[in-house]
Amino acid sequence: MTIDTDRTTAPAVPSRLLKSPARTDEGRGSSPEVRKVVEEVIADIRTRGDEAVREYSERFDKYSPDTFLLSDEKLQEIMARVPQQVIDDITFVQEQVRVMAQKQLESLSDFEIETLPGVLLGQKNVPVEAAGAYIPGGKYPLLASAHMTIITAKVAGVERVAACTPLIQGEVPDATVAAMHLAGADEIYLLGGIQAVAAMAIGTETIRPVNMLAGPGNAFVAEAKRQLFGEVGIDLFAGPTEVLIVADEHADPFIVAVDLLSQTEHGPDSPAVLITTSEDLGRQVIDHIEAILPDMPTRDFAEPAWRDWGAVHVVQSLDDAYALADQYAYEHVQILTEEPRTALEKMHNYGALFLGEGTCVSYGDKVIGTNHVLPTRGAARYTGGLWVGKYLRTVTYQEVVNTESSAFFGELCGRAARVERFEGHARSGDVRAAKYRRTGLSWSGHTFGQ
Ligand SMILES: NC(=O)c1ccc[n+]([C@@H]2O[C@H](COP(=O)([O-])OP(=O)(O)OC[C@H]3O[C@@H](n4cnc5c(N)ncnc54)[C@H](O)[C@@H]3O)[C@@H](O)[C@H]2O)c1
Ligand SMILES: [Zn+2]
Repeated sequence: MTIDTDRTTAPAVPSRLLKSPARTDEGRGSSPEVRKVVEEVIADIRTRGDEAVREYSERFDKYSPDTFLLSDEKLQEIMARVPQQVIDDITFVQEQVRVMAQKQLESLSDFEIETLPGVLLGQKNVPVEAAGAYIPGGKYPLLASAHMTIITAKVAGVERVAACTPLIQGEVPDATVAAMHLAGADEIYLLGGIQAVAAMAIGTETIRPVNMLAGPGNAFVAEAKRQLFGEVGIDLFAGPTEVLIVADEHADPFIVAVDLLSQTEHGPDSPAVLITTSEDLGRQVIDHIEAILPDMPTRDFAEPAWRDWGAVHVVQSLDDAYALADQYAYEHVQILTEEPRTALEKMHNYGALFLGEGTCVSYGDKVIGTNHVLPTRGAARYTGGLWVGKYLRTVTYQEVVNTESSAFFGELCGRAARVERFEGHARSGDVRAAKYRRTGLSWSGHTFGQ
């Protein structure tokens, strides 16, 4: 991971690295190898439909049933297998996500204004009709992604939500399916990776296409969405998880270490970065990480992630820490300082902020109610995370009910269009000015306005 300053006007921030990442070859966006595989799979699914989907599911996930769609009967069997406590917890968390999404919906308003007499300009937010939700599942049953993608779509008013998740090591992920069902998915497919994303976007003989895709995933899933963008809408580039912690000397180094490692377990490509004003804290955090890693049950992912991509920077001031964090533009940014809310003013590039020791990225990931589908690989420079607005199309309309106002715009439009040499456009203005002012304009054998 390089600290890429070429896309920002911010000056380079001086820092000393107490721990450098072992690898520095990963730039922004997807790697060429991932891009190539995704291109080939999408092209094949485009021509061969279900047959290709089944072949890729067999190749990548060892699963090729007659149909990937879960029947009502299968769904009920799965629901019956999920322990009541899990169902209760899912229900509680989904309510938190729903409350947040509903508040977001309320923050958007349709409006109509009258700019001149009888000139009405309006805006409406219209939900997309069909959305595809991708719920990751290659390594872990990420059921929380079902809450984030499906509930948010339903609150936005999306009528049809098709949702895909892969098997995990050949097993049906019962709790994930329960979360998808309880969130209100209309169709649930046991299908993952590029083949799931492509099937939902392009459509096959058995899967109707959707209008937009949402949800996080590994590098293949994120790249598949990126390549299909244009043909369908996508929420954002939400690839492998990243965490960055800004800490001062007041932070508890053990908690900093635990929180950094919490995100490295997502996968070997999940970077964790600490930026601190305290060299002493930085050293203690590194020592704690070395002590925790050997017993970590998810060490196989966490250890390479930390060795390859982990970094610890020491900076002179918190202002420098915030500036450097802004250059990283990471998905999750945790602030463990004496006055964490300062970051709300100082920082601009992040997917979500986690302020103070009382909360952590894991709360956001799993339980608290903010959406966990967040921008990665620098996408935080241009977008926030998934929210109700991503499922809505903000459209406009206009009406002019006053003929004098229409005549006024007709003349203005005639002049404006002719400056651009658009004679046809100008005439649409001319005919209204002529008709409403009865000026008797004529061309091509027609006389207007008398
Ligand atoms: N940015 C966010 O908001 C966010 C949130 C949660 C999770 N995540 C990320 O989601 C990801 C989940 O990844 P995952 O792998 O566990 O599940 P996943 O469901 O995203 O991917 C699993 C699928 O990848 C496909 N696949 C695996 N190896 C392949 C290969 N070599 N070629 C082609 N296809 C291949 C398989 O079909 C498999 O079904 C993690 O990277 C995690 O960090 C991101
Ligand atoms: Zn996480």
